[in-house]
Amino acid sequence: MSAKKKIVVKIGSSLLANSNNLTLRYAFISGLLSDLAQLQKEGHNIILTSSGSVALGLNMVGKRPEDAGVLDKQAAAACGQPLLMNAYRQVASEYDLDVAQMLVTVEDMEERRRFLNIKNTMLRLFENDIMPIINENDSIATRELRVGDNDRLSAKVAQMVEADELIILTSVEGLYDRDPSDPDAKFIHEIEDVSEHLETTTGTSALGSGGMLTKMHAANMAQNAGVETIIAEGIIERPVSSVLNKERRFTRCLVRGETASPLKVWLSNRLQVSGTLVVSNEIAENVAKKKSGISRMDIISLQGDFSKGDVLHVYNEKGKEVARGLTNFSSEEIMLLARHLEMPVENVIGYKTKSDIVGAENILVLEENHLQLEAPEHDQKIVIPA
Ligand SMILES: Nc1ncnc2c1ncn2[C@@H]1O[C@H](COP(=O)(O)OP(=O)(O)O)[C@@H](O)[C@H]1O
Ligand SMILES: N[C@@H](CCC(=O)OP(=O)(O)O)C(=O)O
Repeated sequence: MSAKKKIVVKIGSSLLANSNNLTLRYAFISGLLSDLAQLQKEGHNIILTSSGSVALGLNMVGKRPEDAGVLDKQAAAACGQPLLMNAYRQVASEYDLDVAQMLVTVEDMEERRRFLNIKNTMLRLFENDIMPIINENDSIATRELRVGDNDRLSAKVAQMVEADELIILTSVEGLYDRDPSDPDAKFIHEIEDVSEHLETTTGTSALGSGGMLTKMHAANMAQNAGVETIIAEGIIERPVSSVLNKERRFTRCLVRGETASPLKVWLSNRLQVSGTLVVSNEIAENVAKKKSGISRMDIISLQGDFSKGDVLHVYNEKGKEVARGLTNFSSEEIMLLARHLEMPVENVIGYKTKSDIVGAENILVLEENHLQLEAPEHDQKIVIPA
């Protein structure tokens, strides 16, 4: 293993905690960190995305996984996260490995400036040979605004640092063509196009939250970002290097063709809808043919309270998401602009600026391999009078 790689390793709850008494699996952490310390010494840059805070904190809030509600889980995460980090720090010091904690929310990952800030912090940690350990900040994330599983979070991290590998360690050896509890289930060694596997089976282990479905969504996001994903069993001895050296079987999701620019990848891998625009089917087709940006004349309705620079999700009249792009105006400004089509932009908003609502250069046209998001129903919808 000579080439130096950037590797994101994701550890699921099922590996970190014993499902019966919800205590830490020290032997697993020890095997993992010994392996990662060695890889780091060989010059690889490693980021660990670790679940486990909820599972490890449940005893303190007196709940079992099956009867814990959202607030119990948020409280459990606040209790379990320091237990988890304490264990990581203690074990890491035995292997002379420095670790740091970063807790993020989906909003942090989906706001461009914060996303780049997180990236810069991680790169600075790399320069100091410190291994970042990332988790979602579950105790502050609201139900509507959370990733919920660390699979997709780890894919975002892999995309962020332009990783060479995303290695998702879990309780099974990889993806099967059906739930592995079925004795006829066949193992899938290699996947060329992850988007063909997004409808996979949904079963999870006792502590896991997303099962293979969110792992496939993560692999799809990674594939869009030009990152290879490996799904493998979290064994105790050399769980990561045994995969890198191909000493055992796992599922490998290959990198495909050319990768879009970092901005377009960031636009494609979104988990939450911020603002939305509805345009006519004809305009939607033009946008899809990459012929035009979106002007104020094109807007039928808009939803959400957004600012200049936020991401807008563009829908056609049938409710299909066709594109995403960065808006040049806030929602209030767009409403004014669309209601005063006869007035120059400058006169409506009081300063000179670009006239397209979303410029063609800042638009990502959604294709088959991009997961489309449904427009939220609860947001107030503003219809622009014709
Ligand atoms: N098609 C499938 N292939 C592999 N595993 C599957 C499949 N469908 C469901 N599973 C289940 O997914 C579980 C792994 O996911 P999960 O419990 O969420 O783990 P983690 O905590 O590692 O994220 C396994 O228990 C496995 O039985
Ligand atoms: N952020 C949560 C993890 C969410 C979760 O359960 O993820 P996973 O076990 O990877 O399916 C935690 O620390 O418990």
